[in-house]
Amino acid sequence: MNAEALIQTRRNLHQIPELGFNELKTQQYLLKSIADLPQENLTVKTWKTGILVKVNGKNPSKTIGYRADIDGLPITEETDYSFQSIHEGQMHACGHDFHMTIALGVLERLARYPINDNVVIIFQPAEEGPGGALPLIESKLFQEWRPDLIFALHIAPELPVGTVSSKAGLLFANTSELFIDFRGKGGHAAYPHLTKDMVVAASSFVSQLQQIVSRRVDPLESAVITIGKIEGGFVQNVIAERARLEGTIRTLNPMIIDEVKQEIETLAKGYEISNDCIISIDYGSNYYQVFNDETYVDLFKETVQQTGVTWKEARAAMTGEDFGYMLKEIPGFMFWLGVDSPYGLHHSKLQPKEEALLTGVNLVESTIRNM
Ligand SMILES: CC(=O)N[C@@H](CCC[C@H](N)C(=O)O)C(=O)O
Repeated sequence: MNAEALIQTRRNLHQIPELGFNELKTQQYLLKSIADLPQENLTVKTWKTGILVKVNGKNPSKTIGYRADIDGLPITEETDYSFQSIHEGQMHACGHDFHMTIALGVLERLARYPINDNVVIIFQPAEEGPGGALPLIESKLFQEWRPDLIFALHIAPELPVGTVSSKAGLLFANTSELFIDFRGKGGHAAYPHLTKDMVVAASSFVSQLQQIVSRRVDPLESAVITIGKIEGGFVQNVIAERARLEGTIRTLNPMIIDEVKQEIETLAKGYEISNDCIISIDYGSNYYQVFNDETYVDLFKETVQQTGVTWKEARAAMTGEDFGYMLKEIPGFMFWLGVDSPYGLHHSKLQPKEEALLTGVNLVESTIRNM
């Protein structure tokens, strides 16, 4: 695919974002694009809403894995694109349209000019949640085609096009989703003393959560608790009998995330007594940290230099990625690809620069050929 074809593919995928394990149109689009490639060296298999494509090597001694995630987010798009999402309330606001397009571009080149080793290109569903990597690793198909090394990229809105960034060791955090439900006695807005107001309980709980970070976690460690959504009650003059908080916990140390959860549970027990209510906590999906293999990062750095791309040493980030589970099992790495957007990841106006698509394809292809 030339630059124009990559851009068109990205725009087509951008229009059809779908949430985790519902990526049916996306899967059909990808399967159709893969079917249009020369098939002699390819074996294509689906796994749930994802796809794995094996490019059979000419004289294989190992299998190289490359993973792209394919799901969108429940965000209403606010870009001024002419090719906005046609799925109300859903958007590729984390760059997975870029990730898929780059993987397709690389696949096309490998299908035409295979390398000696086998390459498995993985189109993985549900990265944003509930997590596709872990069940995929456990699948028979993945075990059969299990790569000996694996890598992936993530777009970086804050980096210019032509720049990549990564580091050996810890790159992304340990994460856990967080859902907290409050149930108490509601009633008339004019008689608060006869009720247990769950909006008041939940909103003060949000502030107390921040004190877990500032007062309970060792200051030499790091933790983030973000509540991204609050809901409760149903009308302005009724005291709410229920409220719900939805958020996420992030830590750089896998042990600290368990400590934070313990502190949240202790806090909830106290709140149940003081607010005469029932609190239930659900941790949803949990992702293991992204930990890069030093040898492969060094090899990648060499390729970056050879291809004229600018290298920037990364700092660890509090972002999460279920690709961490793949790196727990298989050595490899993840890197950031500069796409220069004024709005960041998970923003309704994210507008990555499309020139980065070709940079991504060239770099990933060269990396695979150098491994
Ligand atoms: C790269 C990125 O933005 N990943 C997501 C992963 C979300 C995991 C899960 N749904 C959670 O919120 O804990 C991120 O938000 O970092």
